[in-house]
Amino acid sequence: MKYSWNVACEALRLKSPALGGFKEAITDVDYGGYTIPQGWMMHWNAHATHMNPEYFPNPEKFDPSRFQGDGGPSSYTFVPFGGGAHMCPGYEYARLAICIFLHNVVTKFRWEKLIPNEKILHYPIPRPAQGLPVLLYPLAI
Ligand code: HEM
Repeated sequence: MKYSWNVACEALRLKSPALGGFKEAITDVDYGGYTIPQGWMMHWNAHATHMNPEYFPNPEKFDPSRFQGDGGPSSYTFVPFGGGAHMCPGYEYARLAICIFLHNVVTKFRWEKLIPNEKILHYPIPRPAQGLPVLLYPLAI
């Protein structure tokens, strides 16, 4: 299950369902040589963080091993569920649902994409252009 979750994390890194969000500065914030005044709205962007080669070398590459071992990515560099006080409270539930789904699809079926090179559209949330039709063949138990 651990490796399955690493695979899911790498998918969430490359195609985060949530693009980021808005946060209001509750006090003046100094960041990167700029001062963001109190009351300003800021947008944090998960994709930009996930594609930063400083945190994820060769960021375009699908590589679940990034999440292996004790360390994994540094704090606040892997943020598909946000971070801090308002981090997604559905995180553990989502993790469970994703792992159970993956486990069943992989262990109980052989499957085939009907549209091999289906495009991913961004509206702005990424999703398969034609809904990712697949053929499932139950495996003999
Ligand atoms: C793959 C699945 C999911 C992803 C990628 C996701 C992502 C996010 C993100 C990025 C945020 C904003 C965090 C921030 O502002 O720092 C958020 C907030 C939130 N999510 Fe999720 N989420 C997922 C599933 C769920 C589920 C299953 C639930 C509920 C059962 C849920 C409930 C919420 C709620 C209530 C908030 C607002 C938290 C707050 O503002 O304090 N999410 N989620």
